Amino acid sequence: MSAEQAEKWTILKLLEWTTEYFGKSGSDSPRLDAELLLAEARGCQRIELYTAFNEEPDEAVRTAFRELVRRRGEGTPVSQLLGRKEFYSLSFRVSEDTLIPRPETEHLVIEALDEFKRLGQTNDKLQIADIGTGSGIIAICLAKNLPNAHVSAIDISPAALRIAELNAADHKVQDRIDFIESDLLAKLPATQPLDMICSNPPYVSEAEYAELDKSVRDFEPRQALVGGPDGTETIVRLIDEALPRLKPGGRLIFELSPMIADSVTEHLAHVDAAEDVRVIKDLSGHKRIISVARGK
Ligand SMILES: C[S@@+](CC[C@H](N)C(=O)[O-])C[C@H]1O[C@@H](n2cnc3c(N)ncnc32)[C@H](O)[C@@H]1O
Repeated sequence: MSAEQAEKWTILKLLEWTTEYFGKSGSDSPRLDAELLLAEARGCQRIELYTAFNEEPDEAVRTAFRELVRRRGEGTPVSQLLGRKEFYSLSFRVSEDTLIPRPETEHLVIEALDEFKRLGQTNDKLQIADIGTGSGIIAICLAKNLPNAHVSAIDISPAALRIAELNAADHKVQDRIDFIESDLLAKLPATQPLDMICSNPPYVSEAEYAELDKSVRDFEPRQALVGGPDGTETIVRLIDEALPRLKPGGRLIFELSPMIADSVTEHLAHVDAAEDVRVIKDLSGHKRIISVARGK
């Protein structure tokens, strides 16, 4: 290779250098991160980088990329740098005010949709609530997949609700979702009983939070993660508030940490209104979702 070629910061060279740098700074997916950020700086799809390996990006692209690489090197999650995250095959806006959607939460959406399939087609309007909606992923996926559903999307964070509203508009379901700022169900109007309540509540204990990776602790809202001293407090409150708001036979479906799944199941055994508790495992075989019916 000539000295002139060695000097050239082609796309391939930028990717190789950045991959090595991210690898050393602790990223789990250094090459993917490098490609996503370079595509963002270049304003193209990731796949388009592959046909442009020998191209030298102009100074504006290199400057934008350098800034993204610097922030990623400091630990900022790629999704926050891109302002977007894929969930259930849809693209959602995220910000520092929202949890970054996790793949495990897709199990919750699947379980909720399966439950309606088991109940059979109905033309009746379905009333659903999503408690702790964050970026709105659960509410929006349910509204998109259930055309006769109306969803109340609740969060205690007004900043998260603003992102959820933008996401609902992006996915054209804003007419069937109400956004409500509330501590759990406190401000949800008690007009009619609900068919289903879904929630991915905060469920990390104080001790676990202290041990979380810096990339989570420093960049995602504490309020979205910590569910009280032992992680179960918000869930216990959710169970108390949610079951009475359901139609008889209606279901509360929520995500939780496998670490507290047994204690929450044990708690449910003593809740009079709770019936037919189902525990759903994630792809790693961990207890991840609980579905519980309101007794008839
Ligand atoms: C684990 S995040 C889930 C966000 C989103 N549903 C998801 O699955 O990506 C929990 C959400 O609950 C909200 N939250 C925390 N405590 C709450 C409370 N007491 N009442 C309502 N929302 C709450 C947080 O602001 C956060 O958006």
